[in-house]
Amino acid sequence: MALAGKTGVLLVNLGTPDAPTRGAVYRYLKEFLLDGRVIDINPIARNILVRGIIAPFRSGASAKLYQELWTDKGSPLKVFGYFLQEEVQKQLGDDYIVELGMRYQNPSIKSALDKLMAQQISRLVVLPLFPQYASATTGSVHDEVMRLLRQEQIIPEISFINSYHDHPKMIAAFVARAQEHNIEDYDHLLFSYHGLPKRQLVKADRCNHCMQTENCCETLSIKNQHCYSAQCYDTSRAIAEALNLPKEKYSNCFQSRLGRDPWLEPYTSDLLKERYEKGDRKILVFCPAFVADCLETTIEISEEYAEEFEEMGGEHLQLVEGLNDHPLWVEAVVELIQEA
Ligand SMILES: C=CC1=C(C)c2cc3[nH]c(cc4nc(cc5[nH]c(cc1n2)c(C)c5CCC(=O)O)C(CCC(=O)O)=C4C)c(C)c3C=C
Ligand SMILES: [Fe+2]
Ligand SMILES: [Fe+2]
Repeated sequence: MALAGKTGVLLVNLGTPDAPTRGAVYRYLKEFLLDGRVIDINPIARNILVRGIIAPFRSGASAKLYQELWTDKGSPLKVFGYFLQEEVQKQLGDDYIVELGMRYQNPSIKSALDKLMAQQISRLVVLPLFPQYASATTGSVHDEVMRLLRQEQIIPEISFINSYHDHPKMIAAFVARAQEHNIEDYDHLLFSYHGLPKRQLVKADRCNHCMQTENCCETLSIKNQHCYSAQCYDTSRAIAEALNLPKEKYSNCFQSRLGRDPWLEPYTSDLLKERYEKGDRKILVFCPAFVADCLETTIEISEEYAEEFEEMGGEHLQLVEGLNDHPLWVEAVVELIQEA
């Protein structure tokens, strides 16, 4: 008789500080930015930069922003992570055990894996909560899971979900969020993705394809199938098609640059200026690299860029709510796990 054990599901998001305090933000930034897949320079320089400059100098200002972001239940990234875990568990039923881990800080991937391994799972499905693949995010999650499992005697069958930038149910969830707004009221729509250093795109490219010509990372093909930028453009294309948006009604851009190296362009702030100069006064912004609202959407887009746009003379910049607790998003995650 074939024995069928349970399937463990590990949902992993980036992570957030344990508290909106300077000390907790310092610990978060230090762990996050010391990851060699995030700041991919030589380890000595990375240590000096992170421990000596970025973490100490950024943590005070960042803690203030986290205080604004914090809810009664904690950091939204974690609150929506637990919500997702609970809902997906309900829908998958008893054959599955669903846990949440954060790549940095808590609940740690180790604590989640320990719980799954203690229940003698037969299979493990790892789902990083990043629709588009990047070495700094998805790659780092897989790296950490493999590092931890290497220490186990029994390694279960593993499925690593790598990207799902065009998953139909997820696209439907983004579309449903957009439809909470009257799109006709807006002059232009922006798809603002988290940026990446251009260097990381080139480094991940095995086909000598990325950053070769001006627009090569805007179209997805079999050659650049893992290119973060091409996957972002493809997510926008899928959402725009579903919303029947003409090409001139929307643009793609990248936010949250860190440091002086060139990051993916156009930068969100530059594009906002450009759109203002073209006469747009009402702008709707999607952030489809984030499945849950967080510092980068609620504060950076909805407050900082909205203020910048209004100071230029713009009328209104509206953020489209993240997938957060949308039922179609829960369905998308359930489907992704079942497909794995
Ligand atoms: C969505 C995918 C993300 C990619 C790709 C990514 C790359 C990346 N990020 C940094 C530096 C920072 N990111 C910060 C916050 C942050 N980043 C993501 C997601 C991606 N990052 C999320 C979801 C968040 C918000 C977390 C939250 O608690 O709400 C921050 C901290 C913010 C601050 O202190 O101001 C930094 C720093 C790099 C260097 C990078 C790629 C190389
Ligand atoms: Fe980030
Ligand atoms: Fe590319």
